[in-house]
Amino acid sequence: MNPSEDLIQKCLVEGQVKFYDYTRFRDIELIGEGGYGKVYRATFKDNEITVALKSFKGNNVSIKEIVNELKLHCRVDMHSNIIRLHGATKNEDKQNLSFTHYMFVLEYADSGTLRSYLRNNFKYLSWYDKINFALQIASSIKCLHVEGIIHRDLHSNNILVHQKNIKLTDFGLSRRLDEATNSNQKFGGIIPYIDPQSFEGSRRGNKIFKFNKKSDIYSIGILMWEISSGYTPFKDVSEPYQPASLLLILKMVFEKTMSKEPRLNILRSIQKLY
Ligand SMILES: Nc1ncnc2c1ncn2[C@@H]1O[C@H](COP(=O)(O)OP(=O)(O)OP(=O)(O)O)[C@@H](O)[C@H]1O
Repeated sequence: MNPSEDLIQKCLVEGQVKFYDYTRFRDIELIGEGGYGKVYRATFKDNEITVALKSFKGNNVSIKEIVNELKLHCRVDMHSNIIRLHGATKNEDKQNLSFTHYMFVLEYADSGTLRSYLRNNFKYLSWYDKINFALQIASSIKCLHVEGIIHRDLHSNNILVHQKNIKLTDFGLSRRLDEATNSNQKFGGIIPYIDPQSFEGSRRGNKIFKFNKKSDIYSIGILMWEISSGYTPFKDVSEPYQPASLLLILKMVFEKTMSKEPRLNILRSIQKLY
């Protein structure tokens, strides 16, 4: 067993994550791919339950991140608006073997991401449905915060919908509060959802910004805007990741959330980056 496998095995034992033999799944079908790896839908042979199997690409994810995600997920696995972690499995298909062939066995969400759900169903949603989504997102984040965890990467592609209920997922970037890293680390989130103060912090050598509970609350605010309007934030800005578009987005966000002086300071700092 290599050291990486050893770490996961340790986590399986210590974290009491259940291990399922890969042969216990059938009808394994690719349904999505994210930055970290592939996601499959599969059926549990024993009880016909549909699950999602999430694998990891070797180059894009470190073993530390997998173990981090496993451990954090175990701690909040009791909340009905957080996708359930059933356990882990190991794909023995040596041809497909990358850095790790472990996979998470997760609850399957039948209606895709919140973003695609809003795109396809917005006109059928009542205000009751929208308020329900907002409450469920807030409740799932509260559960994380009570456990001392911040999500750090909250956006509508990291939230799934199942039977018209919210299912929070993707703890890859989450950290325990006392371990929350500063903003110099690579951003994995989507810019309009990110706490704007993190941009300021990244320019100040002596003042290190740490993602905190309020950063998640900021993202919830953007999500509520998205749920109530049916639009993704700043949808009219083309090429949102080009520097000029990014600045425009940030100006629009800051105008709504900050007073003039800090806003101009931050924008000046960001301008210097380009
Ligand atoms: N538990 C699940 N049930 C149903 N579909 C899922 C589940 N988890 C993920 N998916 C689907 O697989 C896709 C990829 O998910 P994944 O979490 O790997 O990546 P992502 O969130 O899109 O990107 P990243 O991991 O880079 O943030 C999702 O967009 C979603 O459509």
